[in-house]
Amino acid sequence: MSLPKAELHLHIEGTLEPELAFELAARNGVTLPYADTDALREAYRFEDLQSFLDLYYELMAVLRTEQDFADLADAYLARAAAQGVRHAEIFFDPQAHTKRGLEIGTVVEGLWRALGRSEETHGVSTRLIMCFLRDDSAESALATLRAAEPYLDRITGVGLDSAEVGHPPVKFREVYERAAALGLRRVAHAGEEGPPEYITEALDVLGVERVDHGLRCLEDPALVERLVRERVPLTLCPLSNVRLRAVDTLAGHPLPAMLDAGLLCTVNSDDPAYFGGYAGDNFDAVRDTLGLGEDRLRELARNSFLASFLEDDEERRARYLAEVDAYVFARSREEDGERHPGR
Ligand SMILES: Nc1ncnc2[nH]cnc12
Ligand SMILES: [Zn+2]
Repeated sequence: MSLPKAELHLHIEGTLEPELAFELAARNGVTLPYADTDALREAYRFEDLQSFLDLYYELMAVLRTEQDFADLADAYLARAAAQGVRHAEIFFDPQAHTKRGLEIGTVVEGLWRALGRSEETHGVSTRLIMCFLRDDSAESALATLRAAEPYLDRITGVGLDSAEVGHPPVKFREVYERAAALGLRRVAHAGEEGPPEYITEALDVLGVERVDHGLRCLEDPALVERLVRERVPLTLCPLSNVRLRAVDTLAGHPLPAMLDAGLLCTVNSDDPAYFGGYAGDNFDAVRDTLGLGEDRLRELARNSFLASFLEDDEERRARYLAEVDAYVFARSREEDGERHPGR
């Protein structure tokens, strides 16, 4: 769906399509333990978050040079633009690369080659958010923030991702305090597989401005009430939730109930190469399977811009919101593609 939207929950490493993985493997002399792209796609059957993370980290071995990261980001931005993404706030996992011997500068500068000219090449404005791996130590997160200091002109904020259960937000209190002191925005994954208490902790201890996923807030009515009252954005990822079995079926996804409750929901793709769809595909899925009408879809698109870190460019935010308001919904997907060539 080419409805203009911001993507706020997107791991750049999760956009590594099998074809690009094999291309980079060949370029870098890396052998993948899969015969071909079909065999690799066959491995995309996940039991839970951890079974996905195992493959996600394994495939990162093909990313070695600045150009690899630039190619990865360029490929994502082209796909995102084709699905109506006008602004993307992109996560990356520096520790997943530095523990393989890469310099953080290789990752940031490589991504920046694509992001720095994304408005001209793809018509997509961008921000970069550096995530700490919550199943690594707090010390490692602090060292990563220190290593990132020379690149902070390229980095808007910090996030928290990887295996959630057993790694509560409080573990990262100090590094989030430092990030705040450095002027960085703060978000964190919470309530994907972890309990609602992790969402509360992310808000109260880490001072996050958005909650990534936040699905399990529904188990705590007082927390839902608070999230509504404080207008805390949730970056939901419906296709991801199905693939990682956070919900049983897409038809049973609580997004409609969450919108009815007044939560500030956004729809995003998480790791689109692994979960069967980019941002527009997630919008298509919630329209087709959850029966969300045009008003709700427009609300989700508006929310994405309202929840984005565009405070330094309110003029642009207003322009994007006007694009949402002016959008005319196509009658069919085919027509949608035809009416917005290249978007
Ligand atoms: N959905 C997800 N949850 C936690 N960590 C992740 N890293 C990449 N995708 C993730
Ligand atoms: Zn995520």
